[in-house]
Amino acid sequence: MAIIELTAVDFVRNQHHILKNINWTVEKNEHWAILGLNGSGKSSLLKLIMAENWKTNGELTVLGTRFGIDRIPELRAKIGIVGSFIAERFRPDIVAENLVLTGRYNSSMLYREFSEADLDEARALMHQIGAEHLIGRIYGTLSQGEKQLLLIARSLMINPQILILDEATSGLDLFAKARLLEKLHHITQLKNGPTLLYITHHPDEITTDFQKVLLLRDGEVFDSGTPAELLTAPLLSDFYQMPVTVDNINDAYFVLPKKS
Ligand SMILES: Nc1ncnc2c1ncn2[C@@H]1O[C@H](COP(=O)(O)OP(=O)(O)OP(=O)(O)O)[C@@H](O)[C@H]1O
Repeated sequence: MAIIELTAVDFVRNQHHILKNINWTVEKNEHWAILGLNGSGKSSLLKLIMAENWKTNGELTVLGTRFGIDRIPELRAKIGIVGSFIAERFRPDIVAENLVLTGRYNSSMLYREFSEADLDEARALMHQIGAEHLIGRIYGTLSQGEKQLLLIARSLMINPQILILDEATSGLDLFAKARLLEKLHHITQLKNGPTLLYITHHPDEITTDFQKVLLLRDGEVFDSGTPAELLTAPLLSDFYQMPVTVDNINDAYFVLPKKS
């Protein structure tokens, strides 16, 4: 069974046809990177998968849950998410490990009773991903990179089957970004680890951990395939409708606008 399957999916909001006739299948053991210019529909697509947006037409099945037929709350509990639209939901005075623990309840605050043992679990997860130095810190005082690390720990609190990262490296310095990609690499090595969906504007972040790339343009799938197939100068120049150069250095793709 595919992890995610979209067939002829449309998403319309406020007379705006945001996603058009999306056909996309994510198989087990595939990690996907999603590329597209601003406004191409990347976040809207991921919000459909997370059941934050509701499709207008078409068929959508995620982890065996059929939208419009099966119950959605159980599905939400299987999807982890790291991205700015989640980062903005927390109170600045929440303590780091408490924030990580919210991942278990899929909420931005701890509404329920929790014990020191629960917090210890959150702390253990922080250790696991190299965020132990943030234990006891107040969220609002953290740097962008530290916040991202915390959100990754939070997203793993539920052992997600899908982990969505929406521009997860935005605001990270060169080395913090490398560390984050390294952490993702570890996640891809986990037995029964999550399927990664990784939105980025930076092709150099499409590491060898990603087997597939989805190119979205103006709300439509422009193409999908392996990085080697898609990340070429002719194809990407066509995709961006601007000439670009592509260099592969140490297995990373660097795409630059071509100088006239
Ligand atoms: N609720 C809404 N009502 C109307 N238009 C919307 C709504 N949500 C998104 N849009 C529009 O849909 C388009 C796609 O937005 P989306 O956030 O999915 O793009 P994106 O590819 O993630 O962009 P970015 O790279 O800038 O984050 C944009 O033009 C946006 O303005």
